Amino acid sequence: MSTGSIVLDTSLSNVSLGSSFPEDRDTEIKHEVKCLSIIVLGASGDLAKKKTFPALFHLFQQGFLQENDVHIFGYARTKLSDDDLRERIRGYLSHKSSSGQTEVLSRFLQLIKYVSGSYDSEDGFQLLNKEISEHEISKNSQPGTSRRLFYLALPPSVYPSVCRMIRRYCMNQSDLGGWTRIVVEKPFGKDLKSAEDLSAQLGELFDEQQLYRIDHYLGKELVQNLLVVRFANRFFLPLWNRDNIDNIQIVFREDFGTEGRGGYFDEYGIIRDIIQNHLLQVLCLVAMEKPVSLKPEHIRDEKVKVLQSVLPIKLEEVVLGQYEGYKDDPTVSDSSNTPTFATVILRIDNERWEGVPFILKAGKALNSRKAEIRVQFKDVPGDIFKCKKQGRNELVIRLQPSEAMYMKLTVKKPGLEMSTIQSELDLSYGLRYQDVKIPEAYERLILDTIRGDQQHFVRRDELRVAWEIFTPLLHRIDAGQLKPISYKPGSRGPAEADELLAKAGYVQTHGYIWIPPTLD
Ligand SMILES: NC(=O)C1=CN([C@@H]2O[C@H](COP(=O)(O)OP(=O)(O)OC[C@H]3O[C@@H](n4cnc5c(N)ncnc54)[C@H](OP(=O)(O)O)[C@@H]3O)[C@@H](O)[C@H]2O)C=CC1
Ligand SMILES: O=C1O[C@H](COP(=O)(O)O)[C@@H](O)[C@H](O)[C@H]1O
Repeated sequence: MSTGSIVLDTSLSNVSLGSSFPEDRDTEIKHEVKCLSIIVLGASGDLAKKKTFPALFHLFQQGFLQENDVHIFGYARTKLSDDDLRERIRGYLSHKSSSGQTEVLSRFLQLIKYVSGSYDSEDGFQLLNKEISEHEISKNSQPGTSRRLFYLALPPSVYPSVCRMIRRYCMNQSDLGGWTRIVVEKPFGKDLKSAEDLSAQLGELFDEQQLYRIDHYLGKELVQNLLVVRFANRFFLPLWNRDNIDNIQIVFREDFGTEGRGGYFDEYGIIRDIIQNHLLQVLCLVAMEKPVSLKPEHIRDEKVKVLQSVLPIKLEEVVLGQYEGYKDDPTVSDSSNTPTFATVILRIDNERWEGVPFILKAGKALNSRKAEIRVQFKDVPGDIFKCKKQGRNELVIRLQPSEAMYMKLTVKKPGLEMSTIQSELDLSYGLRYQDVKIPEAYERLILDTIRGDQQHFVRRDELRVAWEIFTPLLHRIDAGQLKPISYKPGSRGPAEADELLAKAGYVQTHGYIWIPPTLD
């Protein structure tokens, strides 16, 4: 139980909610007059219905997509009519049941058309191009001014052929400010070589400025907050280094298993699914040096540099797990060696971080669902209160659920005695920003794509270094040289992972649990 709580009243601070970043970032709502076509390839699939179309709907609701300019196309092999697709996705588009909102939903659905075709046939893409062009002409769009955003909600195996087809049949002219942009989903390859091959194939067809490699963790509110917290607060600047920080954990936990995605997951495993991309991207933002400016290339340059300083992973700093029952899924091989849990320690060999373990932990079918960053500080020297045993200072950034940042600290226990307790300074978003709806990651990233802001997308060289870090370990797992330890679904994962944490220097605060504050 939390034994005390101090709520950090940020209303007393000078934080300006409305302030936007400097001129090199376009954060204002800008109504562009050029015609915009958004094409969701793989529109019949899981991601499209659960994430892509809902994100587009939310952007429409908020006025970021204007009816006069925008048309949305679904493309896939499945034979569907426009209405079939609309009915498939309707249930995933959350809206309030007032008549106004229902009308907004129907207006949105009317923007959607469906084109059926294969991923490597001329006919399908010629037809798609014809539909898009007709829409552009109907909007009186001048050649060279219109915008085409292709969102590949597809298995990566078809990216090369789809990109070839787009390049050959669906490009628009761009001489008057129009553009063609391609959003590709992870996983971008399975190891260094396959990722490089994929990058080379896509790179022959499109410039880096046209390719948006999406990692939806980069669209999460508290991930986007990381650079602001680190570089706009005097508190943290002098503390953020090996002199003060003992260890950093970046944790992803899910309380459900592979749920119908066993076939996909078994080919990839938790390191490729979560750690090599989502958690490593978070690590970059936690560990990188201050960029020269907020220009996307300056930020991405710093991310690459910190990744290049990561030392080879030591096998004794890895624990793998597989939950009991994982192989009951008929799409998973009976002899599967795929980890559904992993703890991996990364070490960054630079002046700021030498000796500080970055503990990346991810698991499926665990006892809770959350993602967080836990920065644990070193013990206070000269412990006159004898309170070290109670716990160390920690800054916890809760990415989800219940977005929050809290600082665990030692305070005097209120009352007549002079004793100490663990408490927290707590910035819980639900309480502090009651009127703000935190946008979905995909919503934000699609908007960034429309605006041409690549800051929150993975650059080709970043991707290469990310694979360089994990490929040797992944090859050993694939070759069966490392075996996952079995763990019970609903548990914390293998006990060996907690032992590794302790060995790395993490000190757990016993008897303290942070409880997200609520309004009542
Ligand atoms: N689903 C999720 O939660 C997440 C998914 N992703 C990524 O997004 C992408 C899409 O994922 P998801 O929607 O789950 O995938 P699906 O398996 O649902 O595939 C999407 C569509 O692609 C077509 N398709 C499926 N398999 C093949 C194949 N072997 N060859 C050609 N076409 C195929 C199908 O359409 P049709 O047969 O009609 O052509 C299907 O509806 C993947 O790269 C995935 O890794 C990333 C994060 C989360
Ligand atoms: O990319 C993926 O992410 C989801 C978790 O996303 P979140 O935003 O809900 O944290 C994960 O379930 C899936 O396996 C993975 O492919």
